[in-house]
Parts: sequence; C-alpha cells; structure tokens
Amino acid sequence: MRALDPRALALALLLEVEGGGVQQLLDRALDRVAWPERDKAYVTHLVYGALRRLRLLDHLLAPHLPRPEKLPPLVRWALRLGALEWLLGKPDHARVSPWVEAVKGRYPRLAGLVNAVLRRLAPREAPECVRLSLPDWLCERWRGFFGSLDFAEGFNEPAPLFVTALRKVEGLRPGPVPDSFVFEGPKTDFSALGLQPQNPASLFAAQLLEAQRGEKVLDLCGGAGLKAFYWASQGAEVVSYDLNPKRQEAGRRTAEKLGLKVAYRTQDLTLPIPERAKKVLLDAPCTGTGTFRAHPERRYRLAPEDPARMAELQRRLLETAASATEEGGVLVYAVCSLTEEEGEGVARSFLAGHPEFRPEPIACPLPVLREGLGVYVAPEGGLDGFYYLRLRKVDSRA
Ligand SMILES: C[S@@+](CC[C@H](N)C(=O)[O-])C[C@H]1O[C@@H](n2cnc3c(N)ncnc32)[C@H](O)[C@@H]1O
Repeated sequence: MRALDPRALALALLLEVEGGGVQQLLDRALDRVAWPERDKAYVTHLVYGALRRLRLLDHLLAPHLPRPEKLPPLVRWALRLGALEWLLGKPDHARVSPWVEAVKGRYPRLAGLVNAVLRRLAPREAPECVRLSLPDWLCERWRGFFGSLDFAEGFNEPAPLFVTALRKVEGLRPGPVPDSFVFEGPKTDFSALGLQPQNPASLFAAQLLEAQRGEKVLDLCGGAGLKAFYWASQGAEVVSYDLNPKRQEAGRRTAEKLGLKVAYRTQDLTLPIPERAKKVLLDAPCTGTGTFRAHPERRYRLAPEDPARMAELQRRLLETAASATEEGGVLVYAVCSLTEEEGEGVARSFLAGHPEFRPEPIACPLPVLREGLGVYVAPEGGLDGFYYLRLRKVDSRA
C-alpha cells in the first residue's frame, strides 16, 4: 500500500475496507509507517469518521452529485472525507484543496468537481436513521424493541482505549468495572505491561462467572482467549475452546508473554465436548450489532435475516454449553449484539426446553438498555453493546 501522507493513507484504507474489517487493516497499515502519533491519529479519525457517518455524508453530498455511483471509488471517498471535515467544522481553506489534490494525480478531470461540490455543501435535514448512519431495517427493529434510537448516538462517538489489568497496575484511570482501566497515550506492547486491550462490557461477561482461584472454567468460543487471560490471572484453571486455530495460536503466544496458563482446544462447538465444569461461558459468535463503534463497517454489511440466522447457531452452541455445565454450576451466555433474536429470543427458547436451568439476576454496573431474562448493555461512554444471560443449573435430572 503506497501512502505518502495521512489523507492518501485514509483513502487507500477506505478503498480496501470495502472488502475487509477496518480495525485490522488500520492497525497493520499504521504499524508500517514511521509517522508522528498526530498523523496516525488523523488517519484513524478520517477512516472511522467516514465509516461511522457514511449514510449521513452521502445524504449531504446527494444534492450536488446526481449519480455518485458512477464516480471512481477513490473520488467518492475523497468527497465523503471532505464532507466529514465540513461536518466537523473544519474551515474551507484547510479542507477543500487537500482533497482536490488527493484526487488530482489519478483523476485530474474530476478535481474541479471535487472542488465545486465540497464548497457547495450546506446543512440538510436528515431522517434519524440516516443521521445515525444505520440500516433502515435495523432502526425499525430497534425502535420497536428498545423504544427509541437514542442509545445509538453512542456508536458514532470516539471511545477511550480500555484495558484490563492482568496484574496490579498503578497510575491508570479506573474504568466502569473492576480491573478495567483507561489507557492514555499511544498503543504500546500491552502484554509487557500486564495489560490487555478489552472493552469493559466484554470483561464484565467474564466477571459474571465469578470464577474462583483453583476453579475450572470452560471458555467456549474463546477466540484468542482474552477472557481466559482474565480468569487465569485470577488463578482459575481455564480451558478455552474455539473453532479457529489461528486465533488460538495468537492467544497462545500472548498467554506466554503474559506468563499465564491457558489450555486451548480446537473444536466445532455445535458438537458436544468431552469435559464439564461448574463455570462455563459461551461468548457466542453474533451479528456484532453492539460493536458498531469499533467495527463501523459491519452496519452496512448486515442483512435483515442475519440476527435470526445467528440465533439458530447460538441455540446449537448453547446446547453444548448446557451439557458441559455441572449441576449447581453457572452458565453465562454473552453476545456483543443488541438484537432481540440473539438475546432474549435465544434465552426464551433455551429456557423453554431446559427446566434444569434458572436465570439469575445480574447486578449490572454498566448502563442498562433493557432487562428481561438477561440484560442488554447500552453502547454509551465507549462501551460496546452486549447481552448477558446468567443461568444456574439447578437439577440435571429435571
Ligand atoms: C464473539 S467471538 C469470541 C470472542 C472471545 N471470547 C473474546 O473474548 O475475545 C466468537 C468466537 O466464536 C468462534 N466460533 C464460531 N463458530 C464456532 C463453532 N461452531 N464452534 C466453535 N467456535 C466457533 C469464532 O471463531 C470466534 O472466535
């Protein structure tokens, strides 16, 4: 990827994001350039800003661009980025000509158009869902289920960098749950500091198990084992299962750097596993509708049938998790999604078929969006939106 300056890099990344995940692309690209932190932060601001406000930017540009889909993608993204800077109040003299220059090299004949459009931008009323840059079908469902879309404003705000402390740390500002902190300053070798970047809402899913020193924990759909690191740092004996060996290999390396012991097993969890424990977490794959801040591109890729499709998989995974839970034990089901299907829907259908499990109340220190059998956390103040269900296996013969 050839990138001479922050604007050129932002454009190159947005062209690539159309086919991949933004977070990894950005991390990899910024690792490769030896730029001052200020320039790296500017690239991040442009890329996330454009993706978080994509529908609104297109809406603002629409009166001046009769057929935007006919433009080369690079020109379209340059216009969106110019519109983003207009929206955020950057004055014309600092905003227009850099984007004109950014397209001039490859599309000299379109430079005049970019100049004219960016100078003509004007405020324009936008429907709520366009202003929030969300798909219409999801807005409709969210209004129906949560009563309003106010919570979704949080998806478009920048978030602090939250870290989980895996050993005692000093001098960091505490986050909203125990052992969570806000890390100020550039990204660094977190493992060397005994830290793990992690959203507090994700950490809280691990804390709901209340794993004790020496206790066995099954981390189902554990990925690289971020939650496993937390229990291991508390002295629990953790076995982390996932389908993806690459993620687990990355996790193994991090666990080693952190000096933590986690056992990894690679398996498809729609099939039963050969062991049981009193503490089981299923952190199930999901639509990620609670993580639109960190993964803004996801909102444009989701289809209306995705929540129901994921819920079907989640129900199957929950069957495995239920069989792996010992009598008297706790099973926590968590997803970083805010849909009815993947949260309360899964909980209802699971409990209907499993009288041996009882939902337990959750004392949630995070802002609650809706409560039922489980709890939905609001994506406010940099939190990811999550759904948690805490279950107790009361009688395996029921
Ligand atoms: C929400 S992510 C887990 C995140 C992880 N627990 C963490 O804290 O970082 C869901 C995980 O489910 C895994 N997965 C998806 N389908 C699976 C299946 N059928 N069996 C086992 N793991 C699966 C994915 O590989 C992914 O790592």
